[in-house]
Amino acid sequence: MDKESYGLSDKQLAELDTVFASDSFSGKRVVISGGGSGIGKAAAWLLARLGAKVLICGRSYEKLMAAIKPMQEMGLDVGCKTLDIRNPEKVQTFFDEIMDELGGLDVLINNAGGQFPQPAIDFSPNGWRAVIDNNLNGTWFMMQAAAQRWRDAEKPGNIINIVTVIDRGMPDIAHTCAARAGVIYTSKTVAVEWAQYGIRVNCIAPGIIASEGMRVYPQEAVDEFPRSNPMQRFGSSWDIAQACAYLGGDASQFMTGEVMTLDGGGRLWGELWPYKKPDYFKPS
Ligand SMILES: CCCCCCCCCCC/C=C/C(=O)SCCNC(=O)CCNC(=O)[C@H](O)C(C)(C)COP(=O)(O)OP(=O)(O)OC[C@H]1O[C@@H](n2cnc3c(N)ncnc32)[C@H](O)[C@@H]1OP(=O)(O)O
Ligand SMILES: NC(=O)C1=CN([C@@H]2O[C@H](COP(=O)(O)OP(=O)(O)OC[C@H]3O[C@@H](n4cnc5c(N)ncnc54)[C@H](OP(=O)(O)O)[C@@H]3O)[C@@H](O)[C@H]2O)C=CC1
Repeated sequence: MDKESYGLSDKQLAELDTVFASDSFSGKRVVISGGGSGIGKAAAWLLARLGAKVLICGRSYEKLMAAIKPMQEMGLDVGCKTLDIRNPEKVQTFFDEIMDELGGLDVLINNAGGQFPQPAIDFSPNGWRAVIDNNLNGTWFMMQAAAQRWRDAEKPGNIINIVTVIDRGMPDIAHTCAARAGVIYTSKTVAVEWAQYGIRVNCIAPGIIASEGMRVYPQEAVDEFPRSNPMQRFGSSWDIAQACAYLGGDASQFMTGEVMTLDGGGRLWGELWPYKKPDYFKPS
């Protein structure tokens, strides 16, 4: 299938079934980084459909506006703001503004991120830095800024960090494996430190998801990806959105410091080198 067609349409996002009660997020205020596309957009649709007031952020204003328009036309309570999560000063200003505008915050979904595929031996210092900065530093700036405000206001909070499946590493994305390991172990640590403030912190590790994000990989690689799990298929952004609804809601209230993996069993199965394998993979 052509990778350009990956991702759910607004019509699908407006109509897909969910197991959650239609008012289960009523009164909750949710911020989703990278909500202008893919997994973040699916989570915005789902949580807004469940009654949340949602604010999405990302670097491209046009992308954010295009994402929220159909949601607003459906009467959903969704807004947007531009933000580069790598800029700690801008992140602080963003939280000052949204706390005012939303009247507080209940759930932060740190979904913004990504990487480029390259053999690690060829990473430039700047390429390495860009991926660490985007995925580890950016996510941390967001987590800390939210937690400081929850602590100061003596309000509970809930953080969900979207990472990736890193249990056995993954060839060609070593930089993101390093960054996501940092996010996972920071999350486990602050889940303990911040429990006293009523703040929960969990991660979701998606396997191969048929989102717009797949467009950064070569078509030949994308064709191979379904062979990386025993279900032999992609997951959907909706699967991850529903995991966000579980972790963002009261059903998971005793859960913190965990990583919820949705990868079709990929981490338990087979080899993980999906594309341009070394010669030793060739049958002798
Ligand atoms: C070949 C296929 C192998 C398959 C490997 C397995 C993959 C399985 C993956 C499945 C799991 C994960 C899936 C997903 O995450 S899907 C979501 C994907 N979406 C994205 O990744 C989008 C976000 N990505 C980005 O915005 C950028 O890539 C990034 C943030 C990482 C860089 O942004 P920035 O704006 O800072 O980048 P610059 O252009 O300023 O460049 C900074 C340095 O990085 C170097 N660079 C950038 N792109 C590449 C590239 N494609 N190849 C090599 N190097 C690259 C760039 O040259 C700069 O360094 P220099 O100054 O030294 O040149
Ligand atoms: N699809 C998959 O198979 C998997 C995805 N993931 C992760 O899930 C998350 C969502 O991915 P997906 O929806 O598939 O891909 P997308 O590329 O569609 O989503 C990434 C989003 O992050 C935003 N973003 C990137 N960098 C920044 C930044 N510095 N500041 C603010 N926003 C930023 C992008 O918007 P903009 O460019 O406008 O800023 C974009 O909307 C990512 O972290 C991804 O790595 C993990 C495992 C598997």
